[in-house]
Amino acid sequence: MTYVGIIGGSGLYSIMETRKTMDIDTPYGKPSAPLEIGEINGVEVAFLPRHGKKHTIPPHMVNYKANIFALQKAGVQRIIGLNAVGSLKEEYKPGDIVIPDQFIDFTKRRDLTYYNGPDVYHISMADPFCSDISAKAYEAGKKLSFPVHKNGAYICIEGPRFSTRAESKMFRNFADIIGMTLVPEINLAAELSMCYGMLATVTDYDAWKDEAVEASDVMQIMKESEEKVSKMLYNLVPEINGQRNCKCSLRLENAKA
Ligand SMILES: CSC[C@H]1O[C@H](OP(=O)(O)O)[C@H](O)[C@@H]1O
Ligand SMILES: Nc1ncnc2[nH]cnc12
Repeated sequence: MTYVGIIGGSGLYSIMETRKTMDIDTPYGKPSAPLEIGEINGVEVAFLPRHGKKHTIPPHMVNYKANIFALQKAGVQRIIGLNAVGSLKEEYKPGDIVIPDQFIDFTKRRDLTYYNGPDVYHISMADPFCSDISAKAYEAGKKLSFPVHKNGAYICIEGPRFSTRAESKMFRNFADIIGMTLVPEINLAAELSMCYGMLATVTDYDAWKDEAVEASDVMQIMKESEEKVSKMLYNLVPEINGQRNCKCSLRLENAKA
């Protein structure tokens, strides 16, 4: 059985009616929660809330290795990550959806690879996101007339604290949006030749603009955006079901040293 996998972030702990749950164990431990299996617009989906069902797992403590491994073990080949992000650019406004195409890793102490030897792999991450999921996610948003941005660089910080104003101003030179969870989620998916695409909801202007971001504001905006994300998923999920035509399944070819 293959499912489309959806990883829910802050404020998104369930997205559909659950038909059954799958309690999966992995060589890396347990995922953040049992997988919830259900249907979105006629397609089988496996859902996993990365912070746990009750948001008890902070970004630096998420067992990303177990989460991605569990999804693959369940038969998932394509992952849609749902994320709350701060904006580093005036034109990416709170409530907007961004489909990022690049990332910068500013994390410091995460367990970020399945390959610790003796098999040594260096995967190419020049184009980290699945081009197919991203293109279709953008189309899904456009069709609904949502404020959706086609591209953007996501800078991933270690957290759990938010950035200082100086950090935020520096990050503005390199990235468009900021969060704490994309890395190593995306790296690990790539190492297992899985597709990864993201629907990022802008919740705030981080610290560079004027107000300082607060977690409660992020949660509030995510609550208000839930319907938008659900409608996008309803249109997107059937579009990415079936045979993969992207390059993600080839990630490990030529990657072995
Ligand atoms: C609750 S504010 C900070 C929190 O929100 C984002 O979560 P996610 O990426 O899982 O949607 C950010 O990365 C932090 O974990
Ligand atoms: N400003 C911000 N910084 C880091 N993670 C976030 N998630 C939502 N807003 C954020």
